[in-house]
Amino acid sequence: MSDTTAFTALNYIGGQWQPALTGKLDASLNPANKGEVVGYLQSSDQADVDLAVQAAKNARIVWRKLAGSARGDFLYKAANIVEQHINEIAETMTREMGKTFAEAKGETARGVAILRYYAGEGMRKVGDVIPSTDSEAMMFTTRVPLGVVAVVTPWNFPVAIPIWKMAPALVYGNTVVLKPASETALTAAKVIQCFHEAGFPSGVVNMVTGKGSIIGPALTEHPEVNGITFTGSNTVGKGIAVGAIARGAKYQLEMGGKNPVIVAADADLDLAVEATISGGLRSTGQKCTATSRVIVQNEIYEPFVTKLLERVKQLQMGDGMSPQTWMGPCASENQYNNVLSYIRQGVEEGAILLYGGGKPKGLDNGYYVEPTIFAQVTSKMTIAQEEIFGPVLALIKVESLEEAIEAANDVEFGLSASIFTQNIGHMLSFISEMDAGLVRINAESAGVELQAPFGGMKQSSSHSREQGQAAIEFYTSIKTVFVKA
Ligand SMILES: NC(=O)C1=CN([C@@H]2O[C@H](COP(=O)(O)OP(=O)(O)OC[C@H]3O[C@@H](n4cnc5c(N)ncnc54)[C@H](O)[C@@H]3O)[C@@H](O)[C@H]2O)C=CC1
Ligand SMILES: O=C(O)CCC(=O)C(=O)O
Repeated sequence: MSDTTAFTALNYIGGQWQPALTGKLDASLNPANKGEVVGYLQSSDQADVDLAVQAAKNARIVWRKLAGSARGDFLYKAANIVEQHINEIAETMTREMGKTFAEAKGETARGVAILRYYAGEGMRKVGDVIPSTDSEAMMFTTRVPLGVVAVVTPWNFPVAIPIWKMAPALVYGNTVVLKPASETALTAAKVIQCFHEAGFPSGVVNMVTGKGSIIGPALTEHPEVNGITFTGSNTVGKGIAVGAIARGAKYQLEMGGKNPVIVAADADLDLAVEATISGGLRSTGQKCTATSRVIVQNEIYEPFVTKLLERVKQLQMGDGMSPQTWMGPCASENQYNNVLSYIRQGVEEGAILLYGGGKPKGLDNGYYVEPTIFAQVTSKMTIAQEEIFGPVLALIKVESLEEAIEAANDVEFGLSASIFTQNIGHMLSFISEMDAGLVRINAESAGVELQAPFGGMKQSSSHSREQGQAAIEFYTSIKTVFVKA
């Protein structure tokens, strides 16, 4: 790896970088600078996917026979190499999907930490001894890998998500085929190059790029793929689940969120404002854990909104590569059009546009949307129900904490939620009554720690958990062993 000037990423199959059999390429574009091609990716089809799955299948026996610690050593090596290339990977990410360079660098560092965490997992226990009713026998559990795992990832965390799926898959003995989002395929290729340099045996790690509608199903419905891990939209996720059930493959889905922050009457308002801004608008609101509904108790509604408006006016928008920029553009033209269409719908349905809602002046060259705040939002409105995935906050005024929790739960999603309060009783009610996989007290709704389980309730996930030691549940099967001499 050398620099981030336009380059062509190849597919990575069986330890070799190779062009797609189709001979076709797609362009990866810079959302901060319309028309700038960051580079090209392979526009693959079924035949390329077949090659990658076959390579992963061929590699799986040798890989699973290695000691967990030996597999972990490859992850340690990959971690060190990613760390050496942190600036280059982060810059590619910023140029492909727009998040600020500081955030991109933070995310890449998180990828390094995840690799190291799972490298250590190779040395940890994988089973239990269970007393048998036969006094002469020994009974215990062990775990075995699934085999070939398809890793289908989105563009919003182009380093952290592929790594938090691939690292546990690999350390527990699976081989992988990564299909990254096309928007960020070049960033993914930079990460895979680090795995290549770490010397993984050929076929253990593979990557194929191309249109989700073509190679997505080719991969997830492939008969030789034993497990599928996916992060992205609910529509695609549910389609994957249907296909996986039909052929008996294991699957894991992380999908949308419509995450609330409750600002209780006794909240520290400065803290709550900072967390709303950071949780809702960092990464241009393009996180599944982003705050999108701000549920505020009547008593402090006016002072909270005044402080929020003061703070939002200070946010500097621009190209994520500029050190002054706090918020970059939407990741793509599609995403930009989606966000603007939700803003129009908010206005049409009667919400009051308090701030933003349009394109910022002087930034016509990228897919920028102003940070946007709606007031007088009710739970029935589309902007209070659907995942916008943009810099849009919906303010909902409530009379009591009970009403706040009821409003917070009044959506089909249940990924993350936070509350700002000093009252221990309120905290405990929130912890027990909030239907979300991640509940955070006096902290923003986004922010996932790699060593803890992560996943959602309701429509936000397949009810499975990723990250931390919870990952072992998806990437392995339990085998119960009964031994009698
Ligand atoms: N939960 C999350 O973190 C994310 C949520 N989203 C939500 O989804 C919306 C649309 O974003 P997209 O990038 O279009 O998400 P998407 O769900 O279409 O894409 C996610 C991944 O799935 C792949 N894919 C697409 N169609 C597929 C298929 N039929 N079979 C298998 N894989 C397929 C894509 O190529 C990409 O790698 C966003 O506005 C946001 O609301 C998007 C990205 C991440
Ligand atoms: O908040 C985070 O750090 C993780 C968010 C995430 O998993 C996502 O947006 O897909």
